[in-house]
Amino acid sequence: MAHALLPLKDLVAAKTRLSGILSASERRGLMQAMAQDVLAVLSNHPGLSAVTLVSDDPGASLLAANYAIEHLPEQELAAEGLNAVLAAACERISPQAETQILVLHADLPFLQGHEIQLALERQQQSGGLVIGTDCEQSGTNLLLFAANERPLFHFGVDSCAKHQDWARQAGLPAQVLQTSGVARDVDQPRDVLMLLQASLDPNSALGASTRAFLSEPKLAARLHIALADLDDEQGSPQATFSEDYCGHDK
Ligand SMILES: Nc1nc2c(ncn2[C@@H]2O[C@H](COP(=O)(O)OP(=O)(O)OP(=O)(O)O)[C@@H](O)[C@H]2O)c(=O)[nH]1
Ligand SMILES: O=C(O)[C@H](O)COP(=O)(O)O
Repeated sequence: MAHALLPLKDLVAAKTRLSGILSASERRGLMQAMAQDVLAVLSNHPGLSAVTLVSDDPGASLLAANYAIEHLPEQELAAEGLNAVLAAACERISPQAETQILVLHADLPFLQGHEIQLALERQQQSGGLVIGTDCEQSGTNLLLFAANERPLFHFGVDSCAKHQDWARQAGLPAQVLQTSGVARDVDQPRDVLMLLQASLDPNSALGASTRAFLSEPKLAARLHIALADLDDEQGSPQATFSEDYCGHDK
């Protein structure tokens, strides 16, 4: 069984790269909706023995209570920055040596339970690190390892390569997985365009909370206008942002 850690930045500071198209309260609302979609998947997952929300956001304890998961306030960890916070959180949850630890980002509104299952199985089969990467294969949106083989976390720029390097140096195997929900994080305006397009498709895997957030008519109308230029620059949106534009779930 695995213990999942979901780090969540204070929502007033979240998604700064979207400040050109979303106000501060909209960024907060979007981040909260995405976190709810991720928690809906994690809190019901049979492969997870526990889920801990690691956050100092003022709403974090209520959010955790709503999904019947644990809340670990970041200020109790005396650590700064995502990598140090996660290392301290791993110490604090003190799992058994053989327990798997799953670190997952909260900005993954397309996440589905079978992607978590696939990662858990791969780690059980091969040991070492499982790295769930993004569409560019540069970042790490999911990281899975045995509690007694905790890596030095390298979240940040080029983290996929850095986590692979760490495993190589530690003499452990590393597998890179690119599944469609884990790969599609929401960082840039073009990712919001992808969300808007998915929200119009009733068959898309987009989570219910993010879908509801984007259905607010005034917000949707404004975003469509703000993103129209981007859409033109990207060429055919269907080709670039279709539901399965990256990731293989098998
Ligand atoms: N608890 C905690 N979570 C963090 C911290 N930094 C990032 N995160 C979380 O880690 C994941 C990836 O975050 P980033 O993409 O680095 O930051 P972001 O707020 O999503 O976006 P930007 O502000 O645009 O960089 C998200 O789930 C964040 O909420 C931190 O210092 N503490
Ligand atoms: O390690 C990484 O790639 C980053 O922490 C991922 O975060 P982002 O892609 O959401 O910025």
